[in-house]
Amino acid sequence: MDAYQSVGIRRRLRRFFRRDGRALIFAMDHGFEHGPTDFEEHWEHVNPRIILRKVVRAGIDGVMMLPGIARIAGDEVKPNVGLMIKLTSKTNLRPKDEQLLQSQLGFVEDAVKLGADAIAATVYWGSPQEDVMMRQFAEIASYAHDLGFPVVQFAYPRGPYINEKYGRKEDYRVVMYGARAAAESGADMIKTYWTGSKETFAKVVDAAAGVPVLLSGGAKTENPVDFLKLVWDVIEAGGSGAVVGRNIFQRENPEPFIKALLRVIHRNEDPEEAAKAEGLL
Ligand SMILES: O=C(COP(=O)(O)O)[C@@H](O)[C@H](O)[C@H](O)COP(=O)(O)O
Repeated sequence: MDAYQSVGIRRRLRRFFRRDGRALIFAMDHGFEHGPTDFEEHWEHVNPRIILRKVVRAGIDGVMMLPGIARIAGDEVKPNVGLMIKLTSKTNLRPKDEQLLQSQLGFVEDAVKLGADAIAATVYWGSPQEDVMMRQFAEIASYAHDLGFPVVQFAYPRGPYINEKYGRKEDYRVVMYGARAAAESGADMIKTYWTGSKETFAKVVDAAAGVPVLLSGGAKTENPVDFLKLVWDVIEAGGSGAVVGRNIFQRENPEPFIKALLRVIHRNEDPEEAAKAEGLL
């Protein structure tokens, strides 16, 4: 028989992943991590209730946020949508050198009280502060797993040695290293960078050894089809979906865009066809 916790972890993961094992998750930690200027393109979306209402109505599978936003607007997240609470962050106001650390701003108990289905934390693999984030992750994961909660790692290679040796943090060799480190440190879901091609992203998926790997969205593409094509490539590479922020809330009308993304992720629809079906072309 399974331990109670294993049952809880599996059950909660199903709040994000459909039967196809894929998910589209809305990311909304930008007000803290990038600053409210991220919302200036469509300022009404700075109001978490307004944007959450839209993404939930469009059929999103899950949402990710910091504890305070869950407190302010978590009731917009209907019971059929997975709620992921992230317990680490940093502001962009810190001195540059100290931006290679994510600090803990909440505890597993807070996420549980807020009704989370999964708990997330970032590790900047390769940072001079990697040790601090590894410990943070280990403590969060150990406690969350004990209580039957899945743990998501934002596995982001980042640091001076990476730049020196590989030139860019999106080099597939470091992204797959981060994904592997996330899997080996006990993550149940991994969010990471796009490596630039299907072939290299497939290696990241392989390196994660069965732990689902989701794309971390990135900056908004002017042409929505370009982002749909990127997500198509992630799925073709064996990725399990995407965690998307700016490409959703920086669009004037996020709902048809989310619906098109869902078509690509869950119905394997060609990106242009999906865009046409939702009136984006
Ligand atoms: O991980 C984050 C920040 O990463 P960053 O330091 O900007 O590379 C989050 O703020 C977002 O959740 C993540 O970037 C996903 O949102 P988008 O990139 O799709 O906006």
